[in-house]
Amino acid sequence: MSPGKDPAGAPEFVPQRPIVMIGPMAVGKSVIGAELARVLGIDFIDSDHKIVAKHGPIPRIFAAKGEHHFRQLEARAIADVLDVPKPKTVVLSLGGGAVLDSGTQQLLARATVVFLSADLETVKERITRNTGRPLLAADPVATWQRLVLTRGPVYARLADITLDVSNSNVPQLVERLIHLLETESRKENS
Ligand SMILES: Nc1ncnc2c1ncn2[C@@H]1O[C@H](COP(=O)(O)OP(=O)(O)O)[C@@H](O)[C@H]1O
Ligand SMILES: O=C(O)C1=C[C@@H](OP(=O)(O)O)[C@@H](O)[C@H](O)C1
Ligand SMILES: [Mg+2]
Repeated sequence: MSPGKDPAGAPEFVPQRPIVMIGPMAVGKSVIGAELARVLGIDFIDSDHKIVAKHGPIPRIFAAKGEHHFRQLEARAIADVLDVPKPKTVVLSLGGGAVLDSGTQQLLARATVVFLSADLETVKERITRNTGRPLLAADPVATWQRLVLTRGPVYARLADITLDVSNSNVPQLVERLIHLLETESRKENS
């Protein structure tokens, strides 16, 4: 039986707070977050998807209005979900740089924060094809490594749960993550 499911297939683990996925580009925040939400039977929100739906493709936003403007849209998209009196128990996947905003950092105290970590080997092929990530347009491997070095301590400080995504497929990672979320939830409630 999968974790988080009872024999009838309904989720057994019921999250009490939003679950927020953070971590470097291409570690799987969007796909693992979406699958986690599907298995738990709760809504999935991706801050990048919200921005694209409203303002168009991310590379175009960077090119036309700059990274600073993108960061403002990003912080607003996240605040729409978390800066409300009773945040919904959704899975929210952030873009890799969203945690640099101090307002977002404060809002993450209202959520269970999952840091997905990976080594370079795991993401190398993913970041060297063109994936619409403007920050990786030139020298993606060196840039990814530099950003991991500078952002890594921020991810680690904000995380309630850290999951290494290397060498596992998405269903395996979701299964492992639900076990970790159950343990974390017991801690939060004790
Ligand atoms: N565990 C995994 N195994 C295989 N491919 C994966 C895994 N996690 C993510 N991917 C693939 O890697 C790419 C980046 O995933 P994505 O969820 O967009 O990352 P992020 O949101 O962290 O930038 C996608 O093509 C996705 O399908
Ligand atoms: O790390 C970053 O600064 C960024 C990560 C991207 O999201 P993913 O981490 O989902 O690729 C996206 O928000 C944008 O290209 C900037
Ligand atoms: Mg993503």
